[in-house]
Amino acid sequence: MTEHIAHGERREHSAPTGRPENPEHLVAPGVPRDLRAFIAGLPKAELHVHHVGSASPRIVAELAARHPDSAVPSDPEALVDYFTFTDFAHFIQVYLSVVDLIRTPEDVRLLTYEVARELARQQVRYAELTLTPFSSTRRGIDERGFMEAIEDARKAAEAEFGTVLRWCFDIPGEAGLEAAEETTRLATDDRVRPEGLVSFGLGGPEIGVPRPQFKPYFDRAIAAGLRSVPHAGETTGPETVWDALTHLRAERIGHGTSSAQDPKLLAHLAEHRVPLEVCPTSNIATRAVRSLDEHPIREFVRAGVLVTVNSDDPPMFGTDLNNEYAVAARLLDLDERGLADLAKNAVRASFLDGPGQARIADEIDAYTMAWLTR
Ligand SMILES: Nc1ncnc2c1ncn2[C@@H]1O[C@H](CCC(=O)c2cccc(C(=O)O)c2)[C@@H](O)[C@H]1O
Ligand SMILES: [Zn+2]
Repeated sequence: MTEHIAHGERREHSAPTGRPENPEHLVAPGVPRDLRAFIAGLPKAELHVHHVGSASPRIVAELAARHPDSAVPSDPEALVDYFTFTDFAHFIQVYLSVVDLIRTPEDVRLLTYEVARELARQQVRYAELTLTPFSSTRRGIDERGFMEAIEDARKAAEAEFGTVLRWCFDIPGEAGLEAAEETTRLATDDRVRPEGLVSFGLGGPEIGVPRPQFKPYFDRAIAAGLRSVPHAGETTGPETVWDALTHLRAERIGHGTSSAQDPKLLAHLAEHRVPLEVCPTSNIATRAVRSLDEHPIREFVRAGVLVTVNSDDPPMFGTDLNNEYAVAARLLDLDERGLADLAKNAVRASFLDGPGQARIADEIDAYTMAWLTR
């Protein structure tokens, strides 16, 4: 895996190398049905999941049918092939074709509400959802309409499903400093920024998109009270993670996969309690990591890093958060208590306040105790 990530530059733009592991095969084999049932009912927090990347096949198909000029198939079965990626660059290309389907504030509201419903089904009590408002405003969605749509869905989801949503606005780094400026404005202008916004991120390809150039934008976002959560070390080496820590003052790292190549970095993350938002299946689906068995999650845990498990773009990767917990159970050899600790890591790493964190942690403990003494 180390070597694989070290050659991220080639991977990100590599020629198609054939069909990747079928998503069917990504479902953690060998995880007992009973443990899966435990995971399904376990109260959880999701810290790294993208708004558009969470659109279910049904929603994508519905939007594609509404917009027949799009290349996105409107048949949910054809979507499985469409969501099979040859490399990271291909993934981003497909991702943007789905972004193109979201054209009105009503599309935004529907998507957000349906994402919350799916999170609630998986017993997610709290989620920080990453949105890329620049991608919507540049496609002509009115900024106020966008903010009203997400806030309306957030409030409805909390009232109807009991799932608390908070927002992370991310800069699509490859779209350049214009995107950085617009994202920062939308995140810091009191007249437009939504009430549920808690953090500021940076996503998209890493190659050719050095992190330090975004420092002034992160400085402004942090000064406005937002927390820093850039992607780093997903498709490039550990120096990108150092850059995110040093220049962007990252409080958590999105992915951070290549940190495993640098023992000093692992020690730093552990000592300073900087959590990693690990998304195992995503890393296989985008071909950032060759196979689940080569995923460095074990090395992170061994080094004492606070590991959280997340789903990134679940329907696009043929997974969901419950499946990511099953994958983690297999890779880390976790039982119910281990899974409960993993769920509590996410609560601890979240931007919920103390009482909010304590409420979910207590619920996790009560659920686990009831399960083990049933
Ligand atoms: N695994 C992931 N790792 C990283 N990012 C991920 C991942 N999953 C989803 N994303 C999302 O992809 C977006 C990328 C968008 C982008 O690059 C771009 C470039 C040029 C123009 C435009 C446009 O909108 O016109 C957009 C990111 O902002 C992020 O939110
Ligand atoms: Zn991501």
